[in-house]
Amino acid sequence: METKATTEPTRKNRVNHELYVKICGLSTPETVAAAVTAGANAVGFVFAPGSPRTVGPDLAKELIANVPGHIETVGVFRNQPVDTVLELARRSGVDTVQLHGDESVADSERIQAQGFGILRALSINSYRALDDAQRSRWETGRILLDAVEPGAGVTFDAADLVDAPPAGTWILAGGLNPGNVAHLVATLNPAGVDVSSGVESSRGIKDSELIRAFITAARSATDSTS
Ligand SMILES: O=C(O)c1ccccc1NCC(=O)[C@H](O)[C@H](O)COP(=O)(O)O
Repeated sequence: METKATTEPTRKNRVNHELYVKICGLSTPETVAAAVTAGANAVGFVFAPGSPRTVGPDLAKELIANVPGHIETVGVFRNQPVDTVLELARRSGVDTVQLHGDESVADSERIQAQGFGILRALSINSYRALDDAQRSRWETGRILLDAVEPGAGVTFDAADLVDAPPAGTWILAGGLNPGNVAHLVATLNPAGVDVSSGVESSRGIKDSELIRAFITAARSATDSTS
């Protein structure tokens, strides 16, 4: 499948459900406001260390204070101890923890038991390597299918997902941008989309215009009235 296509979906292949749109890696009040006013369903804050998007819990808490309650706030983690995840999640006040590393089902259950939602991010390669039991365990919750390197703005070949999509609620990520998201939503029919690099003017710097353009383009692939 050509994942970089820019073709607009026709009415016939529009998706007949409301698409969940998450804007990830936010770090300024202006870009959080842009995501909220443009109609994002979720906003994400990177707590994984070593990224140009990494924020501390105090900044995230300030940003979250201006996010309406109906919008999901998500903290992004990768291979951090569960105690650290819980501390950062509590201090920032996020609703949901997005796990990008080798965290186990038990880790995930421990976080959930403390009242946080879970978004299990899996690289497409990890997802394909799961055995049936592992796959059905993760598919009981929401999964986010991503490229091999998260937050790098790289697409992946998703051709096999057209005929064999994940069984549960799944969110597409990895190299999405305002030019390709409508086509990919219309082709793959995910429950949602997640973007970071594709709404940045340079690495780690979010752009409000691109955020608005992305949300408009993503929604153009959906038609909840048909
Ligand atoms: O954004 C990062 O730098 C990052 C670092 C460590 C773990 C996850 C990270 N980002 C996750 C995301 O931003 C998105 O969920 C997803 O990977 C899509 O990113 P992109 O391909 O840049 O749109």
